[in-house]
Amino acid sequence: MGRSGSDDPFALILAPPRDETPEAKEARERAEAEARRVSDDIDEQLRQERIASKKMKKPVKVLLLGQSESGKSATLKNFQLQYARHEWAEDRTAWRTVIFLNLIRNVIHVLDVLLREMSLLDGDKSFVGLEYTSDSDWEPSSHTPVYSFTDKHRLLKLRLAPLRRVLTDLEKRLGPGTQEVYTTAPTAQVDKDQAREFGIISRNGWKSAFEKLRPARKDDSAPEPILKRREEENYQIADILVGCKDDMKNLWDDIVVQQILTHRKAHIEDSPGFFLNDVGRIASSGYEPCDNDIIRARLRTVGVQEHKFVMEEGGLMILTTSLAKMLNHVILGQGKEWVMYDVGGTRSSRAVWASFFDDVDTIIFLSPISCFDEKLREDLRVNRLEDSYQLWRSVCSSPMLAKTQIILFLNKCDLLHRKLKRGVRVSDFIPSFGDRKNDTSTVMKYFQSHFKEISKLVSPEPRPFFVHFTSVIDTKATAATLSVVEESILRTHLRNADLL
Ligand SMILES: Nc1nc2c(ncn2[C@@H]2O[C@H](COP(=O)(O)OP(=O)(O)OP(=O)(O)O)[C@@H](O)[C@H]2O)c(=O)[nH]1
Ligand SMILES: [Mg+2]
Repeated sequence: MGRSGSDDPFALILAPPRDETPEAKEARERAEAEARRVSDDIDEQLRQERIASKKMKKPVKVLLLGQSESGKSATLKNFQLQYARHEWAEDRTAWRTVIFLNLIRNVIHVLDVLLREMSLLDGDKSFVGLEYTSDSDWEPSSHTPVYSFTDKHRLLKLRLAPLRRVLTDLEKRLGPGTQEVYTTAPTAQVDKDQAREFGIISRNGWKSAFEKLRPARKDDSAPEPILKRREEENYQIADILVGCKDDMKNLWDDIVVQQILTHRKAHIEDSPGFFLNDVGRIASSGYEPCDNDIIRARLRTVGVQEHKFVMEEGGLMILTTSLAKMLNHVILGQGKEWVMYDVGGTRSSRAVWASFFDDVDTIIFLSPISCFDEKLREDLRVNRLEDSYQLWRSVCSSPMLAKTQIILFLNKCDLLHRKLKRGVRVSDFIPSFGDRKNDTSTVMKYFQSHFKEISKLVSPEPRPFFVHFTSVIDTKATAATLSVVEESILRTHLRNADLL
């Protein structure tokens, strides 16, 4: 049988006093209502925090877009360098092999330029073994200077020959990722140099590819003999490079070689993965790449690479609401997961980009503004800056990206500056530039205004124009840019997750 209200000790305690006055009753009811309100507020806050913490688990997603060699992977490396030092340190030794590869390619390129010129002098047109020079550029003309070749040059050819085998072996070791750069245009002319430039297909960032390059580690799961062989191969490459050090230096410092490169206007110092000025350091036993070496190392992206990392350091975002204080704790503390998608930028790689459009917080679009006088390597009929404008146009006009934050990096400002200093005139390649001053700041502003205009004209909805002038191989300056960009990306991420 249930108890009557008068028997329940709690009901008795909670019951109002029998002789309660009307004023006391009113005060009691007010206090009870206030207590209920506070309790409801706390429940609501806890509910919000539960939802928020669930949403906070969603990673921040960033997509890097831009034509090939625009600096997407180099930007990604800067993010890792700043915010994911652990991954950065882990990959350092594998990058060393990529740097060896870049250096060997530089040497073979210069060697081929030299040999081709020597063969022209000998009237030997059937010279074989030249991989990096295009036939059409090499017809002798009345303007071709007469170079003073000596036995030294012939000897360099012989002494540097082992590097060709090392290059082939290394490419083999990196596996089937080596791919030709196909073009979509049937009549397009492809730059042979890029057609041979290798990249790695690896969905999980550089990780699986780098497994083949890393020296053995304690926790390695690969069988012992494979690890041993990998270790030996790494030593062998380093040994061969150390053995070729003086010859590589002699080749690069050679006055005739420099004359040929100047005459051919081959500014190979500006090309991706250029390390010939660092031979002394790199071809030394015990060489460890520094941060800047890794940023400059060139490894073409094939397909899409997904780089996940957990922010080891938070940004500087200051939020003010009470819920935001809780979020601040999560954001600014360690542990926020970021996923960055780094895509291949060649024309044939671009078809897959759109499949990432609906699920990213921010796009960082890179355009190398130094390339106003260059042609696309995969289609030598197309001006690179024009291609970049066209890409920007299609990204800005995409209805799927109408509400997506897009941040533009006008990159390679260092190379732009060098090029203009050399006397290259923008108006010779971009007629609309007219008779404006041919200096770096005028040119930068001019290109910027063009990108801004396109964004304004073609975006389905008005969008803010976020732009940064960058030279992403400058890690210090890029760190400052990234801290601004990171805050903006986090803010957008929170807004997308309805947390702001
Ligand atoms: N001097 C200079 N070199 C740069 C700059 N940005 C990138 N590079 C170099 O240019 C080369 C190409 O850069 P990547 O980051 O590999 O280009 P990407 O856009 O990822 O190219 P794909 O993977 O082919 O799509 C690398 O060797 C970079 O180190 C820059 O601002 N200045
Ligand atoms: Mg890349």
